[in-house]
Parts: sequence; structure tokens; C-alpha cells
Amino acid sequence: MRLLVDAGNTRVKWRLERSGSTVNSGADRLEEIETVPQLAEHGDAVGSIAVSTVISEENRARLVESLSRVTAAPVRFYWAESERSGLRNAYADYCLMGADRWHAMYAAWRMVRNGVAVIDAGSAVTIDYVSSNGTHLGGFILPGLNMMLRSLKSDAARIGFDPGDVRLVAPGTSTGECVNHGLAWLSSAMNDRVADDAKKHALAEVLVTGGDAGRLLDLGLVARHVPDLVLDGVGLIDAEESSA
Ligand SMILES: Nc1ncnc2c1ncn2[C@@H]1O[C@H](COP(=O)(O)OP(=O)(O)O)[C@@H](O)[C@H]1O
Ligand SMILES: CC(C)(COP(=O)(O)O)[C@@H](O)C(=O)NCCC(=O)O
Ligand SMILES: [K+]
Repeated sequence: MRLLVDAGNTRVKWRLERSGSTVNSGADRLEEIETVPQLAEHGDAVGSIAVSTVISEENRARLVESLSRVTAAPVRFYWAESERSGLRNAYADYCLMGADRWHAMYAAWRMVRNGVAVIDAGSAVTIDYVSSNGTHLGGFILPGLNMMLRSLKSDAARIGFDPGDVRLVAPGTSTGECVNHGLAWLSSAMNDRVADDAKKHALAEVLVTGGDAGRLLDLGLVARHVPDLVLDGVGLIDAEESSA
């Protein structure tokens, strides 16, 4: 059995696979990984672990420690690359790109084999554009929903509000509505910008992944929802590297 892991800044997404089929999957906080029953149950059967991560080195060591309590299987980390199967990274210093972006982009490229926009709506929101010939045209990094809510709460003395429905875009008539609707309005503007850019760069498809993907779709994003694009990408690369 193979364990795929996407350790982001909020949650660790994982998937257990046997002969390419999913046996189990989940999304848990880093501190919880070593006690996830479904992982413990299959620990002995896991033969290898492939990880994509953007967490700090300190937390990466914690992750390795937690995984070692679940299984004795070796852990292999995969990072951003300059090129793979016709997909070419736009970063001059590709090592500085978040591994999750590269792995999501790679899965998208292999899935679409055409111009594609990839939105990963996680702790941060990343948007990357790949042209029809596999050239990464570049991307954007924006604060994610919870990050924006936290900064409004902590950096402005008189913005008091409770989390509300961040799917309504009507002008607000209370602090809470102004904040929640404001962020919905911002997300909806982002959706429109991606659609404009997709047209401008002749991208055939928009793919969206990440914990906040559903909210963007509810706000009208025109995209295909691929729930675990990062896991898909690191899984493909791990298979290629293991058979090389
Ligand atoms: N059960 C959940 N726990 C935490 N965040 C969630 C959950 N469901 C949806 N979200 C949203 O997903 C975002 C985190 O997405 P995720 O893809 O897990 O991020 P990351 O890859 O950065 O860890 C949060 O900012 C939040 O908006
Ligand atoms: C932008 C990110 C924080 C997104 O990670 P996430 O919020 O999904 O956990 C991550 O891809 C990252 O740390 N990137 C490094 C900088 C870069 O990609 O240029
Ligand atoms: K992510």
C-alpha cells in the first residue's frame, strides 16, 4: 500500500492507495496525524510514503515523527522542479515555489494536456496558469479566507464580528455583514479575473482544489472541482520516480 500526503499550513491531507485505488483518505491537523484510526489500522501494510509539503522545517520534522509512529515505511519528499513531462516552471529559482503548487499544476497538466488555470484555495490561495504547450505563465499568491478574517480581527481595533456566510455579495449593513460580504465580494471578483485571464491566455480549462474550493464554486467560479489535485500530482511523480 502507498500513502500520499499533502501537508499544508492548515491541514494534512492523506490518501491510502492499494494498486492505484483509494482505500481511505482524510484531512487532519498535523497534531492529530499519529492518532488517526484509519492510518493506524493500515500502518503495517504501508510500503512507501510520498509527501508534498509547504510547512516549516520544524513542523516537517514533527510530521516525520508522527508518520514513524503510524508506519515503518520510508518517507520520500517531493519538491518543485524546473520541468517534468513537458510542463516547464516559470520560476527562475524553482526551488522557491511551494511544492503543492507544482504538484497541483503537474496533475492538472497531465489531466488536461492543454492550457489550464489551477486554483488552490487553501490557507493561502494560489492561482497558476499553464499554456497549451506546457509553459507555466506564472501565478498569484493571495491570502486565504481564514487568513483575511484573522487579519481584520487582529489588526483593526474596532472591527468586531462573528464568522458568517461568506457567500453573499450584497452591500453589508453591519460590521459582520460588511466583513463577510466584503470577502465574498473579493472572492467573486477574483473568480471573474480568472475567467478573464483564461480567455486572454486561451486556457482551455480552470481546475479548482483546496478546502475553500466549494465556496468559490458557490460564488460562481466556472471551474472543474478536483478535490485532491496536490495528492494526485505527487502520486503521479512518485510513480514515475519509483519506476525510473
Ligand atoms: N474542516 C475544515 N477545517 C479547516 N479548514 C477548512 C475546513 N473545511 C474547509 N476549510 C477551508 O479550507 C481552508 C484550508 O484548506 P486546505 O486545502 O486544507 O489548506 P492547506 O492546504 O493550506 O492546509 C481553510 O482556510 C478554510 O477556509
Ligand atoms: C503559497 C503557499 C503558502 C500555499 O500553501 P497553503 O496555503 O495551501 O498551505 C505555498 O505554496 C508556499 O509556501 N509557497 C512558497 C512560495 C511560492 O510558491 O512562491
Ligand atoms: K495546499
